[in-house]
Amino acid sequence: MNENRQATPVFLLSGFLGSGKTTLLRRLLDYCKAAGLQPAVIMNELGDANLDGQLLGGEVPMAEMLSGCICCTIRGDLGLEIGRLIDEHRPDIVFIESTGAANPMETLDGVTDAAMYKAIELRGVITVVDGPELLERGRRGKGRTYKLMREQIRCATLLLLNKADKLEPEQLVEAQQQLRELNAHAPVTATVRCAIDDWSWLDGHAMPGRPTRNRPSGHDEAGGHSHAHDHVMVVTHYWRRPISSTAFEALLARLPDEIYRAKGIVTFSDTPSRFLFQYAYKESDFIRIEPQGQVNDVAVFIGEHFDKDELMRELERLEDTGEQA
Ligand SMILES: Nc1nc2c(ncn2[C@@H]2O[C@H](COP(=O)(O)OP(=O)(O)OP(=O)(O)O)[C@@H](O)[C@H]2O)c(=O)[nH]1
Repeated sequence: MNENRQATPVFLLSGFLGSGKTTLLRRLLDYCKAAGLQPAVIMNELGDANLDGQLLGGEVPMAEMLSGCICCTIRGDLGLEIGRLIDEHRPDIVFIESTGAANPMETLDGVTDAAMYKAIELRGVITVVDGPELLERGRRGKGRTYKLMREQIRCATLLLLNKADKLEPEQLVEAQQQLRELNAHAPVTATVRCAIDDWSWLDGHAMPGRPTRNRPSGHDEAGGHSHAHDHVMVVTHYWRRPISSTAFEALLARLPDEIYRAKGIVTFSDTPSRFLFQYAYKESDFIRIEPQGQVNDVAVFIGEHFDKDELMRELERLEDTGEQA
């Protein structure tokens, strides 16, 4: 039912226009090259010329999603695009550089779609913050741009406070404090041109500032995975067997408020069909499907500060009872 291949790690690069995402991507690709990892990149730009893509040269497999923002117009396609890249190039690691205008929560949602087609694992959201711009916007304190910037900061699992060379020492402290207030969980690293010393977390080591995790690859062959960070969290569970539909509906009905989104594909033990399920803010919805080609049975949960171990236990319990039914 599910592919046995190890889950491909995916990193989302977020940050406002001109903050330094492309600079970061270049460094990430350099690290991969030195470490012998084959990366693949998904980029999108507003407008129809991908200038950043041309800067990266032709060596790295890359999907460009032009003329639109990943998060709104072509969200569904993002999942397919990731799947296609993995099939064609079998990368060790995938980076998604979203346009500076993208709402990262929406992009995250698109990334989770891909988990239905491919064993992937969203490993982190790296937000590049333009230090001077943050202070400037913070001073003005309102507007859609500032709101978007705050959302990009809120959902990060690693924050790069970039353009530190353009900040006075007291400004640096002020910017760090602002980041802390917006996101108390992600480690903050002040950078000049996104230079950080230690990239080893890309290889499956813990993110900077995080305790080392017990699973070296971050992947658990039993079919479950939960994330190392506790702010915005994504739990991906690949089902090992059919489950009871009533028990699953009951589980969705009692999900805590902190889990605001779930979706996936399930096979029920008590109905002879597979279903696509969607859950958002207490409403759930099931659609009978007959997938073409290989599709994984998977459930993805997105939320903030929820008890992922408890959720994993519930999911496993569900599978055990499904077998008896
Ligand atoms: N002074 C200074 N300039 C920087 C730093 N990091 C990046 N830049 C410059 O800022 C500009 C934007 O950097 P990019 O990496 O292209 O930023 P981006 O986020 O990819 O930009 P978009 O593609 O427009 O979203 C470039 O001219 C960089 O050279 C930094 O730490 N300090």
